[in-house]
Amino acid sequence: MEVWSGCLSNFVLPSRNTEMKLDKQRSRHTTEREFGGTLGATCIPVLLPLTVLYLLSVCRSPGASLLQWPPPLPPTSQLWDPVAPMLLLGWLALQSFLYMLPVGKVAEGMVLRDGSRLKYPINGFHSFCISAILLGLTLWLGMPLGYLFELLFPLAVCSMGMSFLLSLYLYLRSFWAPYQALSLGGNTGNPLYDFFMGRELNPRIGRFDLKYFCELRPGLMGWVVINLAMLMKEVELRGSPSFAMLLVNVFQLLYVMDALWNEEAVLTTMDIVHDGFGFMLVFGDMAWVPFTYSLQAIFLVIHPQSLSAIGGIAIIALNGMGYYIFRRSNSQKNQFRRDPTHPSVAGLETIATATGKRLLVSGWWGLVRHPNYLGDLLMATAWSLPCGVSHLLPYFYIIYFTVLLIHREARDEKQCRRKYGLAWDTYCRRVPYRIIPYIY
Ligand SMILES: NC(=O)C1=CN([C@@H]2O[C@H](COP(=O)(O)OP(=O)(O)OC[C@H]3O[C@@H](n4cnc5c(N)ncnc54)[C@H](OP(=O)(O)O)[C@@H]3O)[C@@H](O)[C@H]2O)C=CC1
Ligand SMILES: CC(C)CCC[C@@H](C)[C@H]1CC=C2C3=C(CC[C@@]21C)[C@@]1(C)CC[C@H](O)C(C)(C)[C@@H]1CC3
Repeated sequence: MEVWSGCLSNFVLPSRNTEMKLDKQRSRHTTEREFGGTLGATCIPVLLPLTVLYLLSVCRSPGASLLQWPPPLPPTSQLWDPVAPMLLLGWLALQSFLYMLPVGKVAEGMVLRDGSRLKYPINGFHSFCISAILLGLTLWLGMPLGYLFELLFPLAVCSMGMSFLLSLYLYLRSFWAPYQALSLGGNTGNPLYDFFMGRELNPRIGRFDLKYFCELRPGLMGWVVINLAMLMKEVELRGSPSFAMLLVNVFQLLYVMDALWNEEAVLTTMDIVHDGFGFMLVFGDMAWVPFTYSLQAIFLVIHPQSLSAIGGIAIIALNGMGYYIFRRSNSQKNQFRRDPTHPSVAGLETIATATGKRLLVSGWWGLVRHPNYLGDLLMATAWSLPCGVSHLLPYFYIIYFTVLLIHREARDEKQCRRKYGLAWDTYCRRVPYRIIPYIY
């Protein structure tokens, strides 16, 4: 369809009206399915919450074995605590308030199908700093942050419940959205699949962009708050934080701060540009990230590890190397997309595409087709190693992340081939490896 309409616009110049009709047809006839189609979209929303509860139970059990029969879930009294929804709603209200503050610059997103561009506040890092000050103040006033360890199950249950409610709201409101506002991928007419993938591309309440807000703020910042709470719990139990816990906290804090510092770059990611806002992203942002990305810190509370200075230095070096590759490659592409004449990228070799955009074939993007994924995977390894090698559970993140990135790479590849046609094939021939040089 894309190729067909691309060719069309090369030969005739359709009026705005014709274009809109074509687009309407296109958005009504999306047939391509991802994530295992309807079956995947039916099973994943059931399996994901069970996985979160399973991982939390296993992580807190003495054996912490991923291969063990699931330990019994805690009694209902431990799954529910009225403090949890209050904390969660308070956190969401605070982050929403900070999002709306008129601080920082306003950036424009990518061009939408109707030719318009949405405006986004770039104040994530400000929000992070204000949240950190407020958290510091409450700690100083004696708030027992380590108590979050006891509240993990109720908080996860509330976040998951809220993800379902938000996804349902998003699905229902999408029927009032103009067809141009729908994502091409989540609009098949199958309710289960569309609920999962998300029908609307950029759902907004006034100027509050729900997807952009959820992608970087409550869940991502919630993750570092949970990590810090696990560190405080460790201090409560053992008098001081362990070297392993400090490393996990610092590495992941750096990752989150980096994402917020480079907030504008999120506007060009697949999630914002291409994917609708449905259950997959809502659950990923609000429940999966805070409660599974923090597994290493949770694990260390129950399973303390001793880490030698040499081991620590090697892990720091690995994280540094991963971060360097991740940041430099992401920045190189963002700079190139924003201003290809900038001196830092102007000298790089590129190939032309029929769309007018060029593809980098030297520098980081000449090494492998996703150097940023390579850096991310190296960091993921450095986050797990402080937990020792006696358990598989702290390595869950690497396993999940490898699967996610391989699948994401395949999705991106499909989209790029559709967008760039022959030029993409030329790029793949010039840069044959996807993520790991000479291996994959
Ligand atoms: N921690 C986590 O859970 C997750 C982290 N991530 C991280 O998010 C970051 C963003 O990832 P993601 O959005 O998947 O994809 P990328 O940032 O890799 O962007 C892919 C896009 O880049 C452009 N591109 C690809 N090759 C070239 C080239 N040679 N020259 C110029 N442009 C090119 C294409 O878009 P176009 O040409 O249209 O500009 C393509 O669609 C990554 O660092 C990833 O590791 C991602 C998922 C989960
Ligand atoms: C629940 C499912 C199994 C999978 C859901 C996937 C989501 C958790 C991820 C999809 C893309 C993401 C990104 C980040 C976090 C995880 C999710 C939401 C990201 C915000 C992490 C920080 C990075 O610096 C980034 C580049 C900004 C990431 C963007 C993509």
